[in-house]
Formats: sequence, C-alpha cells, structure tokens
Amino acid sequence: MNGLGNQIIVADLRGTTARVTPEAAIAINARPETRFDQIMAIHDPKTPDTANYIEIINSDGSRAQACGNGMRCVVQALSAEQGRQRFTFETVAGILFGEEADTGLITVDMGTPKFAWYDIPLNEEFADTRQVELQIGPIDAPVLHSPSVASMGNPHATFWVKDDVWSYALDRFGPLLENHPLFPERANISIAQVLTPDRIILRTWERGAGLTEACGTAACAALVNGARTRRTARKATVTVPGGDLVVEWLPDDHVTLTGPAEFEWRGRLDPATGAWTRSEAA
Ligand SMILES: N[C@@H](CCC[C@H](N)C(=O)O)C(=O)O
Repeated sequence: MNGLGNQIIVADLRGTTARVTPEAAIAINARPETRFDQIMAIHDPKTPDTANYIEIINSDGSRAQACGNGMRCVVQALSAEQGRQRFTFETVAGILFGEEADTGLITVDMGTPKFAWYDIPLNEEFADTRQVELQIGPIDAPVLHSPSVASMGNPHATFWVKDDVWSYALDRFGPLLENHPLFPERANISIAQVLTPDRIILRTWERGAGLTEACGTAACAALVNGARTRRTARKATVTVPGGDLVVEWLPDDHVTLTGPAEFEWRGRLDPATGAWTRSEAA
C-alpha cells in the first residue's frame, strides 16, 4: 500500500506468532519489487478483548513507535476486509484510533505530542524545546542548527526555513542529523516552510528509512511545533512531496492526521525462501 507515496507493507500476522526480524525486513527491502519505507505488522490483541497490536518496522530493520501514514494504510486494509469504518489499535506508543470517511479519506488520532527533553528524548537538558541548538560542524546552512523538537510517539526535529525546502540537500545532512549525539534514539529530520498559518511545505529524512515521499508523524510534529512557536494555526494543510495531509491539534491535546491510503498489490511471502507470490493487484 502507500500513504501519499510513503511505501508501506501491511503484514497480516494475525493468528500466528510470527515476528518480522530486522534481518527479514532488510532482506525484503533489498528486493526491488518489495522495497518499502515501513512494515506495519498486524498482530492479534495482546490480551483478549483488547485491540489488534500493530508493530512498526523501518526499512533498516529498526522498530518505530509511531507511523501516521502506515496507520492510515492499516485502517484502509481492515476497513476493506471488515466493511466497517472505525478501528482501535494498540501500539508501543499507546492506543490509537482510526476512521475511514465516506470520502475515502482516513483520519487517525495520533495521540498527544510530548515536548519535554526527556520524552523526545534528547541527551541534554533543555528547558524549552521550541528551539534547541545543535552543534553539527561545517554544515553550510545556519538554519539547520536550531530546530524545534517534539515527540509524536517517535522523535522529530523540525527545521524552519524561509525559502524553498527543495533548495536544501536533505539527502546529505539528513543522515548526519538523524544520528546526531543529541538524539539518543536518533530522530526524524524535517525541513519546513510556512507559507501561511494554515499551509506548511515539508520534506523529511526519516529515521531508519531515509528520504520518503511523506511522513505523517513529521507532518504532525511540524504542525504542533508551528503552533507552539506561533508560526501556524492549530490546523493546517501540510504539503509533502507525495501530496497533501491535513493535521489538526485539538483542544483535548490530541493530534489528528487526515489523508488518503492506496492499495497496490497483495501477495504471500514464503518464509522459507523469501519469495513473493502476487495474488491480487489494484
Ligand atoms: N513514515 C512514518 C514514520 C515512520 C517511523 C519513523 N521512520 C521513525 O523511525 O520514527 C509516518 O508516516 O509517520
């Protein structure tokens, strides 16, 4: 599936005890036909009468706590399977809700943002995370030294720029910033330009996946960081390379993310050989 071009494998592991190992994720990603940004593994509920447990695996094999575009894909897949529109999930970051509207657009409630330095987490104490200073050596763009940081379940740094987000070599400094010592669990790195208070342009270098067409949690982080630095309103359209997402920071502190999800093809993986059989195409 894809969520605005964010390449997602929704892996149905219900009824099994199978786990996606880091080695398996790396091997699946190495095949051109199954290259992905994240695997969203659907597991049985952890305890009876609770929600399906969703595990998120990046293409480098690492685990992520949250993935907004992937959650929309999971909602769409389950809605097509079960003919209902509202779902509750359990993730390592907590309970999440998702709903498919009659328009086909999917909204996920991504929970509440966290701004304390130890929640993001950062390796250094900052009283105010609306702007933190990074020492990164000779990177040519001074704006890339002072991001706003936040956790949407996963760690994000939003670098604010006044000019075109495409004029920055995110492929070059993304890996440096992702692995900066300030971020003990690494971080998702975004460049954001605010066009109007309700319109943000965003590019993201994702932790564990690199440059992607869309990152839902980065869009949420940009909106909450924008609102708390008075750059944006509490609701905005966030334009990412793959298209538009709508993010809203609600009065109850929850953040919702709305956008499309697309089915591409379905298949079966033979765990013994690693070979895929396609059984259904869009
Ligand atoms: N594509 C995602 C984010 C996936 C996880 C991220 N790379 C991380 O490691 O935190 C999204 O849509 O939110």
